[in-house]
Amino acid sequence: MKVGVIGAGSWGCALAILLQNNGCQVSLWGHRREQIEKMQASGECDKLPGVMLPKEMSLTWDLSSCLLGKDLLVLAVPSTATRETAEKIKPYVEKNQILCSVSKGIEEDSLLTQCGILEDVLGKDAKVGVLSGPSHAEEVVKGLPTVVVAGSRDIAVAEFLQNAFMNENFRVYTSTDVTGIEIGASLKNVIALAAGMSDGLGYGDNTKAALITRGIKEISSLALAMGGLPQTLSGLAGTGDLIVTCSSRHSRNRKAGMLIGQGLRPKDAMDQVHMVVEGVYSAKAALALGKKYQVSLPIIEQVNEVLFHDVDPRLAVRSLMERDKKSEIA
Ligand SMILES: NC(=O)c1ccc[n+]([C@@H]2O[C@H](COP(=O)([O-])OP(=O)(O)OC[C@H]3O[C@@H](n4cnc5c(N)ncnc54)[C@H](O)[C@@H]3O)[C@@H](O)[C@H]2O)c1
Ligand SMILES: O=P(O)(O)OC[C@H](O)CO
Repeated sequence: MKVGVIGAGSWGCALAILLQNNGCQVSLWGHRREQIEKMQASGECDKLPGVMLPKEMSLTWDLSSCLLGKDLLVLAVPSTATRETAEKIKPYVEKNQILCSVSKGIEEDSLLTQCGILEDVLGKDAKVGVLSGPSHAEEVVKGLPTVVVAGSRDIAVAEFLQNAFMNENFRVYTSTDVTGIEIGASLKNVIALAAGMSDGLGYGDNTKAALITRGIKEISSLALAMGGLPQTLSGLAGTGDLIVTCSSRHSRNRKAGMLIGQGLRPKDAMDQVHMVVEGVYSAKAALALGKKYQVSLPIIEQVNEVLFHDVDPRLAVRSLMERDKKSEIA
């Protein structure tokens, strides 16, 4: 199988290595020539220091060579770059090519998920799927057992992705619930910012457990209102990814949240993380989706207050704790 991986960050590199080692012939594209030239010289992923790229894998900054003649295209750019990247690849996308989004985010203006953006740009007939779940690149490149879900409205596309990605260390389930997968994938990053803030404020494991529990309630409420399935939100792309992102030392969202909880301004926290912090870019869109579907998202609301209205994280927690009394099962 010939695969083009578009985006040479930590996730693009990790999946390119995985697919190459699965026996695919992989071409990895990065958008900055100097980044690719540095990786060609060093042989390693610049976002995953020490992780060596298979010599058989081709590295390029020339988009057409990464796209033409491929059976599968993997979109692994930051969510804020998905639309521009989809516009760039549009002239090259071939009729039966399968496109897999592995990015996590909601577009602020359109409120579209990643697959929604791809279909918006490439047309509803595009064979689009998504791969998501509890999957930190740092652990995937070490071959640590990881389990994810491949989704597409066309189950044949989901099964194609399952066959391409699955190996003895990387187990892939299939699903047709793209909405549930992508809402879970995007909103877990916003809740993880709150979890990180809790860590930065010095709060405890009880607090973290409460944020994860009430966080999946918020994510599920919105996803189900949008047509997602409960099984998806209690599954890998929902609860699974939320747990790993809220608790892992690898999480950029948790790390940025922690720095904010320790007093850094959001922009400074993001600069210090040196990698994409997707929760910041999806927070406003998540809130807008909550309003559109009339779903209450109190934690996400407070994350927006801290990120964009200079509310002290400690006051944000206080606001959540002092909300009106409610029943958990109402
Ligand atoms: N890293 C992980 O563990 C992981 C796991 C699952 C999903 N993801 C998702 O993968 C997506 C990619 O993130 P990442 O973790 O690889 O990011 P990263 O921070 O590791 O690297 C970002 C990469 O994007 C590139 N980039 C920046 N602007 C760009 C643009 N306009 N066009 C093309 N490329 C651009 C940068 O050069 C860099 O190589 C995100 O949506 C993320 O949520 C990441
Ligand atoms: O590092 P994060 O917070 O972007 O999370 C990476 C992956 O989405 C974990 O599944």
